[in-house]
Amino acid sequence: MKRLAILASGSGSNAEKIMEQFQKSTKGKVVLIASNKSEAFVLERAKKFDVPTFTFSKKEMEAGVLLKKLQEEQIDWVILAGFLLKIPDELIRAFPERMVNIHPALLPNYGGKGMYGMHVHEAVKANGDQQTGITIHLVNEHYDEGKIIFQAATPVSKEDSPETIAQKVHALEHRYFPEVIESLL
Ligand SMILES: Nc1nc2c(c(=O)[nH]1)N[C@@H](CN(C=O)c1ccc(C(=O)N[C@@H](CCC(=O)O)C(=O)O)cc1)CN2
Ligand SMILES: NCC(=O)N[C@@H]1O[C@H](COP(=O)([O-])[O-])[C@@H](O)[C@H]1O
Repeated sequence: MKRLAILASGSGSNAEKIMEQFQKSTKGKVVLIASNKSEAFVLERAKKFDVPTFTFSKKEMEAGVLLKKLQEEQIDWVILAGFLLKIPDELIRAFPERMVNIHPALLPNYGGKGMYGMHVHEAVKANGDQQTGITIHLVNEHYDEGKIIFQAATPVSKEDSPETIAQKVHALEHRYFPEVIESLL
């Protein structure tokens, strides 16, 4: 049974769907939810599933505190689900090909520093794109440049707002991210 840790900085709707998926899985178990924000709602969601939580600061992450915790918990896979800090190289090296991220756009479009959350959907709307989607990828030393594992698209109409685009993207994330993770284990 593989041991999964989820890193998230905010609401955690993806983390919740992943915890639901692995409640009934024989391949993996979510054993830790970790956040750089002590007020993140994802920590409340973890309590519903009796998953232990861990909070840390950017400085602590960069000093190796998060890596030490992941090693202590014998984590096999690290899942980034709305995590908004750059993962340090040392942490990436500790989980070669075992760290996965979800990005709310069709990379390589709309990736890189500053491209997260509503910023992405606002850019898609501003550019008048006729589609958007999700990308699930391995994590490397650069934002959003790791090997792409999965992508799914959804149409965008002129009537869509950044908010309705976000809803469409979230629906894709919730539909596919849990299953793609399980397929990797
Ligand atoms: N080494 C890596 N770390 C992270 C990656 C990655 O691919 N390699 N993915 C991100 C997730 N992400 C997009 O999918 C992403 C998250 C945040 C940012 C960003 O610009 N962050 C801001 C800080 C925001 C904040 O502190 O609230 C910044 O760096 O200035 C870009 C992309 C997770 N980590
Ligand atoms: N570039 C990273 C990024 O923008 N990630 C995005 O943050 C949201 C988190 O939602 P959630 O907290 O409800 O799962 C998700 O849409 C995810 O793709």
